[in-house]
Amino acid sequence: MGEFELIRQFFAAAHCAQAVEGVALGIGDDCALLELAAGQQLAVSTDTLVAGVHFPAVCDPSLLGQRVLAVAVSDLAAMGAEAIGFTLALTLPEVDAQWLKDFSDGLSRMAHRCRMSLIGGDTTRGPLSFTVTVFGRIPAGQALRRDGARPGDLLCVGDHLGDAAGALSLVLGERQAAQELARPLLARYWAPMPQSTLGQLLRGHASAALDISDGLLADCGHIAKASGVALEVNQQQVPVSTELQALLGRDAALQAALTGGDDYVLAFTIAPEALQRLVLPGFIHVHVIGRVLPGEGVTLRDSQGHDITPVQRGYQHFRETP
Ligand SMILES: Nc1ncnc2c1ncn2[C@@H]1O[C@H](COP(=O)(O)OP(=O)(O)O)[C@@H](O)[C@H]1O
Ligand SMILES: Cc1ncc(C[n+]2csc(CCOP(=O)(O)OP(=O)(O)O)c2C)c(N)n1
Ligand SMILES: [Mg+2]
Repeated sequence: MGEFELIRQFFAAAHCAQAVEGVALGIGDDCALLELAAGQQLAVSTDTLVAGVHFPAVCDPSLLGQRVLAVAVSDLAAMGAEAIGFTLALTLPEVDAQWLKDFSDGLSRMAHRCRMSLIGGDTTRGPLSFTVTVFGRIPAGQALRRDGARPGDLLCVGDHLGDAAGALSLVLGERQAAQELARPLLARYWAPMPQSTLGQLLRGHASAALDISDGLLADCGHIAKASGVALEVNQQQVPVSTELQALLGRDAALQAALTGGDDYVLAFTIAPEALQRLVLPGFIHVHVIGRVLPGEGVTLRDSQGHDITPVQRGYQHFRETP
């Protein structure tokens, strides 16, 4: 099978390539064309996933299809954008029709859940990797940026943390667990659900937001830096699932939640009154884990208020070894 038959069969003709609202022209021409209404801004983000770095080289292709798209859509959620479409640049070592069919099915499943459409891409031969670029719409001026946190705001997260980092040892076969424990944790690694509804509800209320990919403490550092403030995280308020605690024990579960990454959960800052306006009517369910202070950097505190900030705060490509 050649390059163009591969594109047609597994991508252009796939369920995920059906046009959705906002796509004027999809796969097939030199560019796709997107439609934006007056008063909307286009949100764009790109993510590369490399075999052996972001996912194991040997894995279930349909799960991989889900994950590749979900982690990219999470960036749209973090800005409060509504998803429109995505491109997929695919590098494959060889053509395996069954593998591609399963990958495309997983991709289509996640595209359907995220209500977005595959609008183009590129296909090349080489070591297995994927680059997904996502496009979304936001009412002009309402994007949730990283630079608006103010002293007095609360720091919140949209779900419990650390499950995917805990699942990694199961994914890599370094640890075994009973089905009922493994299943929910593995789901958080293979199919993280972008918190798009939460992101859109936070527009006009949250002062800053991002999605946690590298680790809570590392990513909070981006808000602190962009906003010119300090963030304080209270360890005992950081939510961890019962499954993660059963797998790793409380201490290692907390470490996974604080620095493990791969969460694709929103972290945001918000004034206390603005949070009450969303929480009291039941519009959102979130966890308050800390607060914004004057100063700089991220500090982790134990229940006595001691500074227990770890040196290693999250994942970094090209980290310099001491
Ligand atoms: N090679 C690059 N060229 C230009 N911009 C880049 C490059 N790599 C990353 N960026 C930008 O740097 C910022 C931080 O990147 P990153 O940490 O990957 O964001 P995220 O965690 O949201 O995916 C983003 O605005 C991203 O678009
Ligand atoms: C097989 C495997 N090993 C390790 C990890 C852990 N891991 C790899 S990259 C990464 C951080 C997120 O990736 P990055 O490319 O920094 O995403 P971005 O912040 O740009 O969205 C993590 C936690 C993984 N997901 N899979
Ligand atoms: Mg990146």
